[in-house]
Amino acid sequence: MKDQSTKEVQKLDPQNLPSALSDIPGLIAGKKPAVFLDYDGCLSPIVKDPDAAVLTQEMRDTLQRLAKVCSVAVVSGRDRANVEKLVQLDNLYFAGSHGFDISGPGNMHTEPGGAKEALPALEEADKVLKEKLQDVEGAFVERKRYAIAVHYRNVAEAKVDRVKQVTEEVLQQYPQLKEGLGKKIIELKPNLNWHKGKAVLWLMEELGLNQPDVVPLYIGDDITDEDAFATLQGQGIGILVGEHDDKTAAEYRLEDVEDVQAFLETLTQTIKHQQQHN
Ligand SMILES: O=P(O)(O)OC[C@H]1O[C@H](O[C@H]2O[C@H](CO)[C@@H](O)[C@H](O)[C@H]2O)[C@H](O)[C@@H](O)[C@@H]1O
Repeated sequence: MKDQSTKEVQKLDPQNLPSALSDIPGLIAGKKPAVFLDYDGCLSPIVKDPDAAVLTQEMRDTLQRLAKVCSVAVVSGRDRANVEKLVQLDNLYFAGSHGFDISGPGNMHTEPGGAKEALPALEEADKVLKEKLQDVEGAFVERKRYAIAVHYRNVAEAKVDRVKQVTEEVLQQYPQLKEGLGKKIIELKPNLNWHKGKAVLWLMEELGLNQPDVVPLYIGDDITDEDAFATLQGQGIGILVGEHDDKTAAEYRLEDVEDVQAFLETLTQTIKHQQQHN
């Protein structure tokens, strides 16, 4: 699977996308899927406190069943160790910090994307942000290995601009870092050409999934998932969960986390059926 970063990406209004639930066998067209999943807003609903976004046992069981019939990876903006702990399944692959930190079965652990040099800047920026935002009620600075999320979901409307301004000022001080946007967060990420889409391509290559009979499928809900949708356009299947503030490069949609679970369950059955009839 090629990196087609120069290709023209088509973006649509999420409301105009067909449901991914309507014809799952038709969607995968006899191929074996490799499934890439975002965490927040996809496997677990968006909640006020990031620590409260726990995976239900039902969703864990669904993922476990799926991972028995195809490769499954969680590709998250969260810290890799944090999302591993939330999911608690050792037969899945995990890409944390938006793909800069990857682990998987058999003690696989690697940090593609070359972000190590950004660590001192992340270290400093984290301290400065925590110091400057300590008096803003509800603001939360979440350090991940290769990113910092400044959360303002629980900040009073009148104070949100201050959080954004402080974050922008800190970002200006560190050319090693760049801005990323998400649901009620501003992120500071290594200023490198690496993202969730590149992590998906990396995993496809590493896992030997670049085969004509394998179709990559990416499900996510946020702006950072757009990199993966854009990367897979024309080569795989992008599925947007709910919507965010912009148009999307995904080709299908699911309404919410419940729909994601229903989709994954039917997908597992479809793959099993295919395997029995091949
Ligand atoms: O790529 P993801 O796995 O979706 O991670 C994106 C960010 O998710 C978390 O923040 C989001 O979810 C929180 C819990 O529902 C919510 O409170 C917050 O407003 C959302 O932005 C996580 O805390 C971030 O580190 C991730 O980057």
